[in-house]
Amino acid sequence: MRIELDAASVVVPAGEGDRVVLAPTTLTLTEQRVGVVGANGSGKSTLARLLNGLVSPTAGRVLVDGLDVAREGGAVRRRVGFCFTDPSAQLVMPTCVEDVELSLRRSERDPARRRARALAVLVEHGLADHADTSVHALSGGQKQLLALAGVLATSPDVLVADEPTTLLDLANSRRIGDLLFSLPQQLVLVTHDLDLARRCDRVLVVLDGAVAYDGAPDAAVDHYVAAVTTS
Ligand SMILES: Nc1ncnc2c1ncn2[C@@H]1O[C@H](COP(=O)(O)OP(=O)(O)OP(=O)(O)O)[C@@H](O)[C@H]1O
Repeated sequence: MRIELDAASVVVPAGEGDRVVLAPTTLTLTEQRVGVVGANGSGKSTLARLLNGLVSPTAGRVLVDGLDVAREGGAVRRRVGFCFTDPSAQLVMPTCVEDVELSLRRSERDPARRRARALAVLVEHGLADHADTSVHALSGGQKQLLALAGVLATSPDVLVADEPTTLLDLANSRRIGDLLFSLPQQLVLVTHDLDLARRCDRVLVVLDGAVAYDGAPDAAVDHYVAAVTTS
């Protein structure tokens, strides 16, 4: 999948003037795994959200497989799944199986077949015993797994994951990380975990609302560490 930002910028009203959250950014992402690292508040989530239309560019364009995200948001969102840092933002149904069924509502109209597919998704992700469990009763790691399972059930071509391991302990963080890197889908991964970033094919370093470095993972991480150390 080809993701293109063409002078895409995000500016928000702030007090008496405007605030540039993301300076005009031009890049093309075709690698299977793209990491995005950077300081808190630097604009990483904004960049990630541009990719499936959760945020619209103030100027410029974002294209996914040639589709303009601003004009063809629905078609883009069918190709680009988004996973939030906090899975609670995405788990909206009472039980786990119902939550996955919600993800499948468009692709499987028949309720019995939808239930069967949702149960299969839970089995695939090691959540079979939790089909009827309240989503609120899950651990943090299980919630993140369920949120990811729900997005993946829609078979997106691209998964954008915004700090999916940030709220997790070491074991769950490794589990989710391994799952992400085992996916056949193209992955855009916003992360503070520099080990995960190093596993990507290409890494963008976002600093102060702009892509400050774009290149091979080790060099990008070194650039980020040096920038933080000297600031
Ligand atoms: N709609 C908005 N209105 C006002 N400010 C915004 C808006 N969207 C983002 N910002 C601000 O822009 C900056 C960048 O936000 P963003 O969430 O993209 O950062 P981030 O790099 O993902 O940070 P973190 O690592 O803390 O999640 C932040 O200071 C944020 O408060």
